[in-house]
Amino acid sequence: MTDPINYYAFKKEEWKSFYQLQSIPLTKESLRQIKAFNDEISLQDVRDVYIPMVHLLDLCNQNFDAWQKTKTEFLSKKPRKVPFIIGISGSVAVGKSTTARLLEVLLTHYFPDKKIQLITTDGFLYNSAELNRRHIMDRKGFPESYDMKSLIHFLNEVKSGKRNVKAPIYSHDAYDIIPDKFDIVDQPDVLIIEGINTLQLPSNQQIYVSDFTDFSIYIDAEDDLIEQWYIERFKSLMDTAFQNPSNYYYKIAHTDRQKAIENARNVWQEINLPNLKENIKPTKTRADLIVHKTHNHRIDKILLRKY
Ligand SMILES: Nc1ncnc2c1ncn2[C@@H]1O[C@H](COP(=O)(O)OP(=O)(O)O)[C@@H](O)[C@H]1O
Ligand SMILES: CC(C)(COP(=O)(O)O)[C@@H](O)C(=O)NCCC(=O)O
Repeated sequence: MTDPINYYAFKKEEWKSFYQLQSIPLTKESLRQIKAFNDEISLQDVRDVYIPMVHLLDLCNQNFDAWQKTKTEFLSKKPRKVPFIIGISGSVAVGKSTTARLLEVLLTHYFPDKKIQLITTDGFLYNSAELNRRHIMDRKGFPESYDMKSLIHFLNEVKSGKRNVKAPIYSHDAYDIIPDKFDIVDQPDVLIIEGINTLQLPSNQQIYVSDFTDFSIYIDAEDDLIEQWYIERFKSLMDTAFQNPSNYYYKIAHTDRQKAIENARNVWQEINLPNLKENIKPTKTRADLIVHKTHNHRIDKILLRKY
């Protein structure tokens, strides 16, 4: 596929030449934190791609702060700190949550005075009872499976500077929303919001998630590779999380391993792949930055929106 005309496209080698943070190397502790949540992660990609990205995000944040200040001066209002929101989008299993957590660690490392928080949009999925009531249990992840009104309300409260804003929590263990449990977002300097729908324009909404994000990143890869990562993640979960008797997949993972994998492949083919094609991929060219990954999650190309 040719690159969209409104993006600069860079091979990794070129991208990394734009910024090297040699002066503030990652500490052993930060490297340990990165490896702790994903020991497969390429530290070379962290240095070559993510550190320049973090620098770009900081420049964008400074610009955003200056613009907020100018705006309040024009309006003769008292200046206040407005959270800078980074949206991360892409297919199920493309690596959104890994990227989001990596950015959280790196931003915390390089900007220790800033409060960085992270939430995922899956907390705004309707709970299973409601999905069943609407007969859309097999449409989890599709636009209609999210309570977009609540998500927009949440983002509006965060942007308005409200304290202790609650975000509901989705449990992959229970395959459902956890009742009465919340993440608390409390006046962060930077909020990272990760989810397949952060660039979507649902038809029944006039305000979108993207109206609240100040920088958006789309994680991209070929469909076949993402399917492979989905199945690999499923297999490693079978040896870990699915061993817990309270896990949603406990029974199926304990009857017949091959059947369980077959089942996961069907879920990919019938739910996540169609969602990727119909609803996620078409939002790619709204992102400020597209990160393209190839085998073993290595990044081979970065596209930065020109205008
Ligand atoms: N940069 C990376 N390096 C190595 N493995 C990765 C990387 N990003 C994601 N993965 C692996 O790919 C799978 C999907 O990643 P995940 O972050 O859970 O995706 P998503 O949040 O998009 O569903 C997981 O098994 C994860 O460990
Ligand atoms: C809850 C999700 C929609 C969220 O995806 P994520 O943000 O974790 O990529 C997804 O993990 C999911 O459950 N999809 C439905 C089909 C499946 O079980 O994979």
